[in-house]
Amino acid sequence: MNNYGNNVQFQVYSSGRKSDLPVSFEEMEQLAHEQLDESSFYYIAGGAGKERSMKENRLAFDQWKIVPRMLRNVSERDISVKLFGKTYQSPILFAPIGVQTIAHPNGELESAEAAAALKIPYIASTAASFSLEKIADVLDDSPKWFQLYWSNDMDITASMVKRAEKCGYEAIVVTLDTPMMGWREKDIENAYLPFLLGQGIANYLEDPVFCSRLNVSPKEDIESAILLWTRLFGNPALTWDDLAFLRKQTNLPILLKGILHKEDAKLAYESGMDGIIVSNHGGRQVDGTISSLDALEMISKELKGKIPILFDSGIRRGADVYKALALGANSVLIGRPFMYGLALGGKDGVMQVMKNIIADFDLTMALSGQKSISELNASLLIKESNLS
Ligand SMILES: Cc1cc2nc3c(=O)[nH]c(=O)nc-3n(C[C@H](O)[C@H](O)[C@H](O)COP(=O)(O)O)c2cc1C
Ligand SMILES: CCCCCCC(=O)C(=O)O
Repeated sequence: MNNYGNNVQFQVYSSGRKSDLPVSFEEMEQLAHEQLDESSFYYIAGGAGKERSMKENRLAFDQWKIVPRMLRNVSERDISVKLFGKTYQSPILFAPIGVQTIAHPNGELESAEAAAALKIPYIASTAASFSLEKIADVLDDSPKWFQLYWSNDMDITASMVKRAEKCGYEAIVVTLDTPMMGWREKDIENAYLPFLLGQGIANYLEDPVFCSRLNVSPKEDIESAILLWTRLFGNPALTWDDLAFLRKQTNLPILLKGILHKEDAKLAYESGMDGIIVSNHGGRQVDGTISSLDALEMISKELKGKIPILFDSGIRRGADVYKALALGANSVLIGRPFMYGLALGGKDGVMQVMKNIIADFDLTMALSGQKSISELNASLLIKESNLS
């Protein structure tokens, strides 16, 4: 319990200072639009094609209504979760987001500082603007996972996993939905891909195997390094059989990110994977996919209780976290909201966004009559189409 009793709201109001940043996601996005240059803003905010999947992600949340319960003594609540033997204070993690210097000059170094200050698990991206070693330094002993983009050069893939293990990352998240970039119309119009300008490839430039493939060092010839990166980055030839290769590289838990089909969720489990992340990549890859939340509902019926199911794509507020957990997620990842916090306020902006989502979630639990995450289930929600 905090100084102000059981009402987390009071703690938020009591800072005694008017917040510099809006609390609402929509207002933050609007402000980020005004502040960032057009290309950077749209790289973050945009989705694939007509952005149907991106919009569906939000519509799916709106279709589910919370049905609160009363008189259930919610004075003490436990929102901690256990994942892979470790206990985390809330079911909220940082989504892996690459090339964060497009939002703030210090990019991941700021967001990782925020994560360390709050002890929220941070998933560092292969496409980060800083190397996984530098980010690990900032995170220090705070929980950290590494997100892997699986290069078509298996030695580079193995090298990245070893490097992540060596500097203390505790899980490997393999993103499966981006062996190549989706059709992002705004970025095409803006002729903007930060990687081609040398941003977001630090993990390659500092990789000994990648550098061994170059005739001269990236410092001497960055253009050749970027060109090599474009050839090695993705691996569309991967199949389920290749997971055995990854398993041989590490004893860390492996999670597959980008699962939408229940048969793939089953295959992940049967392939000995430790967890999955149900995600449509924030609607950035395939235009017109199922929403991530609809996929979660189907997948959790198949997999709940077997391996952890994490979720992202569309989480904006505490009520969204509540709904995703009720539909079977063990934890959720926050993406664009923290990027807007980063753009507008660096480390402090990221901290504000994450703290607000956690407080809002705790409050939603209390006001819906739930005191522990283990109590959440689909009977606490009703779908709009079932309301008569
Ligand atoms: C600017 C940006 C960069 C991203 N980079 C990565 C990445 O490097 N690796 C990855 O697995 N996902 C990446 N994602 C996807 C996120 O991890 C997450 O799936 C997505 O942001 C969830 O959607 P939401 O932000 O709308 O909630 C990126 C997303 C954005 C917006
Ligand atoms: C060439 C593809 C790089 C994509 C890395 C960043 C990302 O995942 C995104 O959604 O953007």
